[in-house]
Amino acid sequence: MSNVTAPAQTGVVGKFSNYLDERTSISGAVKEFGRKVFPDHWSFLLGEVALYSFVIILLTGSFLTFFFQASMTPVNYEGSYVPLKGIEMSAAMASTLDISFDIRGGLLMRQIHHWAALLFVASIGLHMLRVFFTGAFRKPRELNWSIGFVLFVLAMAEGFTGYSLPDDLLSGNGLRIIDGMVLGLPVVGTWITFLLFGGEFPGSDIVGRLYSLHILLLPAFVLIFIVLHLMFVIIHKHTQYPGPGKTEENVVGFPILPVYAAKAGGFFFLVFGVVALIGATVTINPIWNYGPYDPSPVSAGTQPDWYIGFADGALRLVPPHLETYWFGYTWSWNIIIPVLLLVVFLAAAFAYPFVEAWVTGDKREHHLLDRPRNAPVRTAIGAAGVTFYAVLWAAASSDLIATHFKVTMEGVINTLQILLIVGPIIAFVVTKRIALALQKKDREILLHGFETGRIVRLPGGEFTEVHQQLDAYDRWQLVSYNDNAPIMLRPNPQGKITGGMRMRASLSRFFFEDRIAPVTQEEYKQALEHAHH
Ligand code: HEM
Ligand code: HEM
Repeated sequence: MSNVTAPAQTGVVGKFSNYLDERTSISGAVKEFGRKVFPDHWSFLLGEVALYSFVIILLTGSFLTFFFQASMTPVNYEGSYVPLKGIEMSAAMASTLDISFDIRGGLLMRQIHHWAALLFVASIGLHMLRVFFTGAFRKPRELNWSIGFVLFVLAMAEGFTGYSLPDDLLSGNGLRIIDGMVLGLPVVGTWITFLLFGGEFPGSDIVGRLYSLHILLLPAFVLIFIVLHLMFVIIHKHTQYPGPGKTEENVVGFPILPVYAAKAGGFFFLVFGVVALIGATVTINPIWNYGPYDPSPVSAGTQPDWYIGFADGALRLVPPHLETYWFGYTWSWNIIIPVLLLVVFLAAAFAYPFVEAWVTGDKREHHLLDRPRNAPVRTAIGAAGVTFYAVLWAAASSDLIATHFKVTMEGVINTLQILLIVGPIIAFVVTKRIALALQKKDREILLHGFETGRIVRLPGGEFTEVHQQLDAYDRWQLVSYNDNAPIMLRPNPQGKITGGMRMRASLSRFFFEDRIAPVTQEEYKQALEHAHH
């Protein structure tokens, strides 16, 4: 520790910072943190959008808690929305109507809260895709992928519990589906829903319980995990796209203080402004049009919020009446299969970084991102996953697709069932081919330059097109990537080849058999010599 005091600062800000520093020694940490460099790329804004929408959600959500009543006690609505006057509904719904019509600024807060929630999950989803397609999850960031993944699941849980709070028709329909799904779980299902709903659906407890989850437990976990997530971003340093001067060992960008902090601060207000504008002008969840929950209509044309669509779609695509009666219990495969499908899909996304690390056997640290084309199989797997998700998502609107386009419901469902299996396969094959073709193109450009369209006649009479070589700046991006080749199956020190080793070798072949080898120094030199002749 040093006893030398910093030169006394004048001015209010200076004096205040001296006061703070003398009592906390915080200046060292601020200096250290402020010098951190953050690279610049639009796709790195997605994580920031997620962060800022969470702040907006916290602010508006706190406002809503002042007025919302998490109670299912029946009341007769007496607020100022005339068409519902005198109608029986829960205190939760009545208070949400009050927030919308009788509390100053209430509707705006509700709408901003809801729009920010949609943006929150959307930005997380896109952020996750950015991290996936660029290979940012590779060592040392696998753990941060796992933390992020927990955030993704927590965000969906937050959204679902929030959506259920107003206790209107849409809330009830959503909860009814959850009730049905839990009931369909063998052996334990009935007991779990009784526990959850405090008796038979809908009971009188669920809104209160969801409320504790929504405003206390889940946000606390989200907050803890976001802090952990960002700590890891700082510890690992941010990745960067390949480009001039960028290597696995450095980070090229702006220091956090003052440049990045100013940019990020400005960006927060931009995000807040856009969400506030949408919240102020575009209606969302007008519960007064739906009324209180009523189980009688066959289809209310209701839709969950977008991020729950894939789960709803999975339920719709499974053939109905798939049931067996075993050991005195009904096994509802039409529920168990979609639930398993979703669990496996999410588990696969969670585990992907670890599987890829095992297949490649790559123990190096990676701070340079992959261009998606340079990892064709990963990119293709991502495209297959996105297609699978998209088909499930479309299935959540199967009834609306049928009524909108005047086609039969069975036709829509059957088409989507086929697409769910065939779509990802086609997406995989096509994406992999495109990625390999792009790699070939890069190779060609690197070795032979661009075609200029300028034809010259050589002294011998021969016509030839002049090619323009890349400058060093552009070349950097094309050559700076790591390549993987299939691993060879070699006996272990005991002289054995185990089943695990075989599986790893065949997965490695699946990943890297079709590959365009990067241009070697030798090839490049030859190409240059050739060009000079
Ligand atoms: C509440 C949700 C989340 C927030 C607020 C958040 C925020 C951030 C921020 C601000 C960054 C740095 C800037 C950037 O690269 O965009 C970042 C990086 C990262 N995030 Fe997230 N994130 C969230 C969810 C996720 C999810 C769902 C995943 C993956 C499953 C994930 C994985 C990562 C990884 C691996 C990095 C490091 C990327 C790199 O250095 O290139 N995050 N996150
Ligand atoms: C990531 C976190 C969150 C998400 C995704 C989320 C999402 C939602 C959604 C979609 C609704 C239904 C809104 C509507 O009526 O149209 C809702 C309601 C509500 N949320 Fe949140 N929320 C989150 C965090 C919070 C937090 C932290 C609080 C409190 C501090 C909060 C307080 C409330 C309250 C009181 C309601 C009921 C009032 C109403 O429905 O208008 N929320 N939330």
